[in-house]
Amino acid sequence: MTTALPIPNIELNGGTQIPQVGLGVFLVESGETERVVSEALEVGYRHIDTAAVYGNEAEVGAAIAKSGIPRDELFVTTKLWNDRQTDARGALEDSLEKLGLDRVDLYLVHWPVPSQDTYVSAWEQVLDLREAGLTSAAGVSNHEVEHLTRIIEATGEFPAVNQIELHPEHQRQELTAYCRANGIAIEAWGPLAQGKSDLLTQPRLVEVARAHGKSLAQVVLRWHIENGTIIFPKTTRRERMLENADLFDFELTETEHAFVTALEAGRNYGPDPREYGAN
Ligand SMILES: NC(=O)C1=CN([C@@H]2O[C@H](COP(=O)(O)OP(=O)(O)OC[C@H]3O[C@@H](n4cnc5c(N)ncnc54)[C@H](OP(=O)(O)O)[C@@H]3O)[C@@H](O)[C@H]2O)C=CC1
Ligand SMILES: O=C(O)C(=O)[C@@H](O)[C@H](O)C(=O)CO
Repeated sequence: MTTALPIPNIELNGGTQIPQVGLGVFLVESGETERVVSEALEVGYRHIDTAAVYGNEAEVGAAIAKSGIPRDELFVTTKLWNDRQTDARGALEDSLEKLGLDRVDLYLVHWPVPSQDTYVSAWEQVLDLREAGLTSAAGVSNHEVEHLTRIIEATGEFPAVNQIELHPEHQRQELTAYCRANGIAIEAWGPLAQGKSDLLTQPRLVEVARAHGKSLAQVVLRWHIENGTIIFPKTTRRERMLENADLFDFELTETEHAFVTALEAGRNYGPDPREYGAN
């Protein structure tokens, strides 16, 4: 068995500990995911973020089974897809079977899909699944303040996390402030803007990266870490797995951190959660 990378944990509001850096496997193809997750576990990752809709839970599970890493040293997140919001137990049982696990560490309602108007019930069911021990922590993804307010008012229960599109070009000030004020940990999806922007060629970041002997991606990921955000950048390349976790031996100066913050552009690359899933 391999040694875990030196990645700090963050404590979620129910007491569950989550490694602040993990590996995301969205768009890692069938036939490649097992190799990618095996390599990530081999180099020392212990946190994997997948979802039923990614179609690769079985390969994630195969990699976990072959790794020999004790279950309590791993952190596995999966997500309830939109078309199963009225059958969360069945959906999680299907995911667990594919993953080869008897519980996940974190289960998320993937999108609110307001047009379906079943996300409050989905949240209630995910809370029941936590009570039943099928997930250690319960959270949501892509929930705006209006969706969070509604599920919290309905149940009195705060999600452990909200997983949202978040990167220097899209910083979501109002939403992140709401989450922080309510003890909801923030997970950034697309922490590198999904490789769709010119973020990693920004001249100002080139200077910052050079000053620390780090890559531009590391500067952006370090900025997330300093904001207290949980990240799981996706990569299929072993050298980038190491690069993306090698964030804890340097600090951005206040000015450098502010350079990254100044890249806010109100630019999202994913769908609008108020609309996504609408027919
Ligand atoms: N809840 C939700 O709705 C969503 C959740 N997610 C989750 O978040 C995870 C991360 O987000 P994701 O959308 O994958 O986008 P990321 O911001 O993680 O970007 C991934 C892209 O960046 C490239 N990349 C990775 N590391 C580096 C590096 N060091 N230098 C340069 N390029 C790099 C990858 O290429 P390569 O593979 O070639 O290295 C890939 O093209 C997902 O995998 C998934 O788990 C994602 C989207 C939506
Ligand atoms: O990756 C995810 O977790 C997502 O929910 C989205 O990327 C979504 O599935 C999508 O593909 C939007 O275009």
